[in-house]
Amino acid sequence: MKDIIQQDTIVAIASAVVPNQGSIGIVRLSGVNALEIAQKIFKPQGKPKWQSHQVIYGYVKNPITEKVVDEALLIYMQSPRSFTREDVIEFHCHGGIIPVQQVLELCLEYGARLANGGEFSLRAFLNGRIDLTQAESIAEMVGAKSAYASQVALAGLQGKLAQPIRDMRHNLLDILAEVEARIDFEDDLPPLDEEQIIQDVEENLIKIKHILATKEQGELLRSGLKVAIVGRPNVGKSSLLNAWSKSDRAIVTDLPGTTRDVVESQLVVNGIPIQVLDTAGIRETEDTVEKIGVMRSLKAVNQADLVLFTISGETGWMSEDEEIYQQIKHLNIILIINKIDIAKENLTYPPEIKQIVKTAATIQQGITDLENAIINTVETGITQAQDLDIAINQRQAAALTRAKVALNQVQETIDNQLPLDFWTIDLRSAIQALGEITGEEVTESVLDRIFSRFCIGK
Ligand SMILES: Nc1nc2c(c(=O)[nH]1)N(C=O)[C@@H](CNc1ccc(C(=O)N[C@@H](CCC(=O)O)C(=O)O)cc1)CN2
Ligand SMILES: Nc1nc2c(ncn2[C@@H]2O[C@H](COP(=O)(O)OP(=O)(O)OP(=O)(O)O)[C@@H](O)[C@H]2O)c(=O)[nH]1
Ligand SMILES: [K+]
Ligand SMILES: [Mg+2]
Repeated sequence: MKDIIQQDTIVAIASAVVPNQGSIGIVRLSGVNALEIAQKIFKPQGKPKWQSHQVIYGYVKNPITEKVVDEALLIYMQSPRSFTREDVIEFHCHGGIIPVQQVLELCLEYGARLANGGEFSLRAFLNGRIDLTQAESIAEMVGAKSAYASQVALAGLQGKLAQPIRDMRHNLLDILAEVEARIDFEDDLPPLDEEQIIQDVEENLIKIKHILATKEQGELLRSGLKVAIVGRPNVGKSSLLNAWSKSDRAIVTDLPGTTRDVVESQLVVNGIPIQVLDTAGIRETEDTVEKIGVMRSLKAVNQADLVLFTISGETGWMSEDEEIYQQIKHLNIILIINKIDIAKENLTYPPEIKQIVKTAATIQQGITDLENAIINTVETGITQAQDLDIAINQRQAAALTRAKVALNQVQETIDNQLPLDFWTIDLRSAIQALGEITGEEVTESVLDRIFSRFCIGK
């Protein structure tokens, strides 16, 4: 697969496409005709030599109508010194939507094809510049919702996951070669060093388990947590959202039933992206709009990873709180006792609730306690993996698990003194599984699945 030379020259807008934002927009061409296309539609000022890695100033111009589309800077990166290892041209245009779209259209008119999502990265992979884990890290970096997630993606891009996987795979390939040699030419060779093999397999298993332990952290960093604030009207749910997000995102009044729709805010706590949902106070109501709001609250609750069940310290636990609690107690809950500044004495609540945080939202009190409580509920998976700066994704975890199972099988095969042919079968499946992670062994359909999730232009 790696030998196939890509025939098409692809083009895409590489920068974000948002009106009124971004002062520079980039259109990127990659492929054998990139330079030829660029020379047709770009008129440099003066007579530059179109040297690789030099910036050329000029105008993008329709060669037939002579209509100037944009004033731009052009960079030519000659193969193989480019991201894709193909000839690459970048047009650095004025930002906004229109200039980049017009440059893109000109490129299409003069022989380029619109790139599929992830196709630049796919080419970088096929041309051996990056491996699959690095390609996945690029997509992750683009989608990172926190500085920590971005840092982990950067580690992946630098090969911090690929390297140990490759090392293990090569070690297993060496062992496989030793075993196969004994099958083919048993008489001419010294006996197999079984002790060494047993030790190597054990060490690889330990490494694999260590890397597998980063999966939970990976999921947290990538998708983050969805947290819903729920409770009866007027306990201070919206005030809590505002205090926590340091904004006045949600409307707060002293009227019960103020919040009608789900109000969302994005936060980052300890590097974990958190989507906070403030919901309508739950109660029986005849008001049509409020009724729909209550239905939405219940839906949000059921989709949340964590529920902040909020009650008022002023009134203490009421029968209305009890009713809501009965509906949500099977979920992952932190009890928020708000209005602690005007709380009555002797607050009671169901003793089975273990996580309690006291807040006074209107005076920003208790927010740090709230964040600590949230981190506590998700910490288990993280602590184990903290010495690693990588975090594997689901695909990588599935392949690693297959490698682990295969190596366990190798151990059993050795223990039971089964013939060498059996050793090779399990060794091969471990090698195959590790090769799928880096892409040394991968099918086209797996590649399709990985790269199709990328955005256009990557
Ligand atoms: N303008 C621009 N900025 C960008 C990118 C880009 O493609 N264009 N990148 C795109 O992701 C990232 C930088 N990553 C890059 C990685 C490798 C190469 C590259 O040309 N590598 C060649 C050799 C480089 C040299 O010798 O100078 C190689 O590894 O063969 C370029 C960009 C982020 N910023
Ligand atoms: N003293 C005190 N008052 C608070 C506190 N939190 C909220 N309040 C007040 O309680 C009232 C209701 O606050 P909201 O934040 O609108 O309550 P809510 O739970 O979102 O109400 P609904 O959207 O109607 O369900 C407002 O008058 C707030 O100023 C607090 O910690 N202490
Ligand atoms: K209210
Ligand atoms: Mg509210």
